[in-house]
Amino acid sequence: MTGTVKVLVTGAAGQIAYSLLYSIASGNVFGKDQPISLVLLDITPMLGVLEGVVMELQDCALPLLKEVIATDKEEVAFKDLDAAILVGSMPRREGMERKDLLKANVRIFKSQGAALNKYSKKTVKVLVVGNPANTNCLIALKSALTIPRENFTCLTRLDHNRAVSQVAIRVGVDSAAVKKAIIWGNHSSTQYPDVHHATVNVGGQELPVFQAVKDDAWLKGDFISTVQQRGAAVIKARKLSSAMSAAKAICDHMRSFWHGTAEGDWVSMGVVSDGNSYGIPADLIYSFPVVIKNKSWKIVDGLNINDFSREKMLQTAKELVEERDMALEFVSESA
Ligand SMILES: NC(=O)C1=CN([C@@H]2O[C@H](COP(=O)(O)OP(=O)(O)OC[C@H]3O[C@@H](n4cnc5c(N)ncnc54)[C@H](O)[C@@H]3O)[C@@H](O)[C@H]2O)C=CC1
Ligand SMILES: O=C([O-])CC(=O)C(=O)O
Repeated sequence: MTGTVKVLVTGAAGQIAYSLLYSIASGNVFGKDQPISLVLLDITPMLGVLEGVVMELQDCALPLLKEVIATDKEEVAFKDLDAAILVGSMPRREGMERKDLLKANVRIFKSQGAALNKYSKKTVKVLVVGNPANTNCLIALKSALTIPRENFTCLTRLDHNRAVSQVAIRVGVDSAAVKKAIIWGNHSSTQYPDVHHATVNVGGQELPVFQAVKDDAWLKGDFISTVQQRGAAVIKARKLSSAMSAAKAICDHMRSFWHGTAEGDWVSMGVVSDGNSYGIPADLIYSFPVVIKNKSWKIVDGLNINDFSREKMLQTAKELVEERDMALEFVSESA
């Protein structure tokens, strides 16, 4: 369909997708006048549920939604895509470590990377959400050698939003007042939420977060662990992983990727680490602060990194190197 953006959501019968699809189909992500063709992929046993999701999308009577394709076949799902939001995977349950998921999920992302390579547009923008998101994204990228590495990203915007919100609540301002938070590294408990460069607008005055919060011990302690552990805390409380907030963050991420970042701010995104200036090893999907223009991201360079931050940035990189090496072993075993 000319002029239509073709968007795939995998795991489309799952709980994140249920919170996500309306926003995409109603124009909240790709634009209020952008027609959408929505492709929904899930596994065969979920096709019945998917049928219900399709019915509901139809019943929303959304003028921008030109087409809905529901399928369990990769060759149908990945055809001619402009954007791929890869949510489908095995979710973490209470007590499970993210690494436990690696083996099962590597297989899925290897196959979907190959399908992107074979069937999608070379310009396709890919967002991996399914955990472990960074490493799943790297596996997909490595299975899609004809698509630029820069087109592959993973979701750390939820962590970014959590960090912004914790600071806003602490200072007593709304979340739009907080700018330039950073999530470094892995979307896991080793991630480093960093507000050394962040500012908060208090009564019209732009203050460094450390000055506005006036509690360094909290910013270097409980603030960091609260953001790092937030996913696990939600699972403990809900017995299900974050879905509403994950869907909101997916929309924020894709909207930034599509339309660019706001002047004077940046966003956190898991992107390929090749050529970064922060001493993070290459060939990882690592979360950095990025600015985006014309659908191209650029890592924000030249930030002053103190010893406290550097140690945490390297620690989460080390975990990603271990995850990558383990995942590549699983990939070669399954080859
Ligand atoms: N990066 C992030 O910030 C976040 C990531 N997540 C992750 O997102 C993923 C999805 O979470 P939920 O929607 O809550 O899980 P869910 O279990 O409700 O839904 C997952 C769906 O994926 C489907 N699926 C499984 N294998 C598939 C395949 N090969 N192809 C297509 N679909 C497939 C399942 O059948 C199910 O319908 C999980 O891995 C979760 O850990 C969740 C929250 C935040
Ligand atoms: O840990 C999980 O599976 C859910 C998740 O990623 C999050 O809420 O950040």
